[in-house]
Amino acid sequence: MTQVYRLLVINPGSTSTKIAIFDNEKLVLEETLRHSCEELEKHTTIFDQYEFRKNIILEILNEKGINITKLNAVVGRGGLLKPIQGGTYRVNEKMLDDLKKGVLGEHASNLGGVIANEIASQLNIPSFIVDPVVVDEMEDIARVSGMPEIERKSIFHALNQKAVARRFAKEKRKRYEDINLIIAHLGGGISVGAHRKGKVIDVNNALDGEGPFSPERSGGLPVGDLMKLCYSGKYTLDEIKKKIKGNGGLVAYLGTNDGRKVSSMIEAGDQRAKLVYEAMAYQISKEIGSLSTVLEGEVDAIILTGGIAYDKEFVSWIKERVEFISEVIVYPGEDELIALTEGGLRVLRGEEEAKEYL
Ligand SMILES: Nc1ncnc2c1ncn2[C@@H]1O[C@H](COP(=O)(O)OP(=O)(O)OP(=O)(O)O)[C@@H](O)[C@H]1O
Ligand SMILES: CCCC(=O)O
Repeated sequence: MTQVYRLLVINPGSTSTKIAIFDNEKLVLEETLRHSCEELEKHTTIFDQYEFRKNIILEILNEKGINITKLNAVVGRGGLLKPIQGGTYRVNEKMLDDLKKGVLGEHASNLGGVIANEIASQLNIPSFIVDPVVVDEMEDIARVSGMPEIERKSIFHALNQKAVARRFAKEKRKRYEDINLIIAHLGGGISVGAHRKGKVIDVNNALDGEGPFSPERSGGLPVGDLMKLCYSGKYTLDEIKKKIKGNGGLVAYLGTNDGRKVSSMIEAGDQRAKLVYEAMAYQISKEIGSLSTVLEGEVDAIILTGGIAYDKEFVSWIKERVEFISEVIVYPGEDELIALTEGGLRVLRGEEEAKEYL
């Protein structure tokens, strides 16, 4: 008889915590726990939210009649750790320490490993993280920025990009390790990665002013003008940071981070909204085009994923510009909960060894 593993998976986002219970690949329960600004503002740092988020996860599981003593493992979305290879990592002391300290900064996903560990350790079961945002498989040539003091970094939607890459490979009956893909995750942040034979050899740092602008982020900017703005005396460091991440992109131009609202504005005849939204598609297409040179033109498919990939018109703007490079596949939304589950299952089933964070 096939062994059934029951997993709790936890994906903390900036305004919500998504959780699910899986019996092997079968979804048993999925909940999105939304957190109001008032609830979150009570905590000084993102890390301080950990007790609050853990408690509401346990409360909802209890309410839904889930007996957590039957769990075999807990898997959390990993955070801003030191750069690491893709895969499933056992949560260890070093990782917890780095997540708590925020070695590479604060991000809601820093809470994934910490909460997973807290719940799992009480039950004497293992806890893991899978493909955190710091997965770094970049080639050395991609790290060179043009200024020796600054090295390009790999920070992106690794979990979803890797998940849709594996999904595509499976559908085509190929191995992820045998194909080349360009994947654009179109969410609140936007990352576009070149996947060569199972490794993301180049990708824009989606958290820190690289690549296309996005619903909430400015993306790459003309450096000279940015410098002048920084030294203009008009803004504090925190204000500039917020203009780049949080209040950049669609928020800055159109006052909303919601692609659906922008579509409605366009339908109502708003020409500025049309220009800005099309410009976002244009910048994404340029990024895809530039990565096609990284893969020397050998691109098995271009995949568009994330929330904005639900928008058919937006997708058609990108398709028109990049279809000459390769077939364009659209997987709207994200496969993150199942991706966390599959990462945990590969280890529990002995198909992959859990990596150690050092
Ligand atoms: N049907 C739709 N049409 C247009 N935009 C949409 C649609 N559905 C979702 N979106 C947009 O997708 C974006 C959010 O995408 P997603 O849910 O992938 O991001 P997130 O999880 O909040 O952030 P990230 O993916 O960067 O971690 C928002 O701008 C949202 O308005
Ligand atoms: C950089 C990946 C995650 C995010 O957009 O916050």
